Amino acid sequence: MAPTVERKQIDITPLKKANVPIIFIVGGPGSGKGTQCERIVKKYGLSHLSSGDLLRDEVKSGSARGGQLTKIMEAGELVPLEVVLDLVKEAMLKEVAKGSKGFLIDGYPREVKQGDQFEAEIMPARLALYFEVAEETLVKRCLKRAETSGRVDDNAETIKKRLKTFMQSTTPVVDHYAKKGKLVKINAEGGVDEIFGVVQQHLDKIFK
Ligand SMILES: Nc1ncnc2c1ncn2[C@H]1C[C@H](O)[C@@H](COP(=O)(O)OP(=O)(O)O)O1
Ligand SMILES: [Mg+2]
Repeated sequence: MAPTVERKQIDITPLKKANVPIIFIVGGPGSGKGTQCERIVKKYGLSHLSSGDLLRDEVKSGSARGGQLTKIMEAGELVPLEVVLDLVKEAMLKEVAKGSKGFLIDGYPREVKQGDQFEAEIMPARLALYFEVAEETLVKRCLKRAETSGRVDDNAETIKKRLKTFMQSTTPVVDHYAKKGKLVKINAEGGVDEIFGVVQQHLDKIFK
């Protein structure tokens, strides 16, 4: 059986004090989340945190927690929601210490429960930006990215699995934020500039 991962006591007072806007970035694999976040960071100077990157970095760091995570992933089990949340909190605290103006939380939440837990333990998100793209386009973009990314999960077989997981778990997430009136759904089939144009219309209202 995979080991459990200990949770840390994390004091998030500085994060609450900073009280900067938090934006969840939601969309299927290959929907262009990373690409748009890069553009947003350039224009608005927000802090971009990708939960996938934080997990990969923790594993690479060689910490005890990273070792426990490796074992869980090797056992094919899901990393506990709380551990991802701890990594996100720690990364947010570091950014706040540097004077962050706001956060893009990329690829998160993956499940309704994860988003609720984030909002309960940290603070409510201002918006959830959802990049909506047809399944066919997602596959095409992931396969194209596979040519250069070196990511082990960018291959036809894994992409199909990730898409299925996305459809099952993220569709309820999208509905959840729509009900709360926080969802901004963006048609992300077009070109990068065109999509960023729409993104700016929404972010300009929050970040002058
Ligand atoms: N609007 C767009 N049109 C065409 N290709 C795009 C695109 N936005 C991103 N891409 C490309 C860049 C990558 O090779 C691939 C996946 O983009 P990404 O930003 O890494 O997606 P994500 O982070 O949502 O998985 O698609
Ligand atoms: Mg990405």
